[in-house]
Amino acid sequence: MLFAVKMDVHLPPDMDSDVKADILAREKAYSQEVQTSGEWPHIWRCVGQYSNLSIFDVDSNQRLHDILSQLPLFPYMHIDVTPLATHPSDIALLERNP
Ligand SMILES: O=C(O)C[C@H]1C=CC(=O)O1
Repeated sequence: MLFAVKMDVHLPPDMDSDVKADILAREKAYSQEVQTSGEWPHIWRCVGQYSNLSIFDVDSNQRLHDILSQLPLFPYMHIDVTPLATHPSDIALLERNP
């Protein structure tokens, strides 16, 4: 199951710099672990925003929720999830099913 996920990060401006550095390091390590597993095949920075647009390829809604809720930045994010379906005009679909 494919999902587009937009994550907007809102860290408190007065967050302690060591706490912030620790959360960001853990976030990077965890996100790269999930990316390596194949369940998070794309992550893009949204230009001009502290946000990313990601694609997840997971087995269930519950699995996506588990991944997202374990992100160290989860308490500081607004997350928008869009389930994806194939588009009938997608030429890649034609190539896969001529
Ligand atoms: O910087 C971000 O977009 C937030 C977050 C998502 C993955 C990651 O490594 O950081």
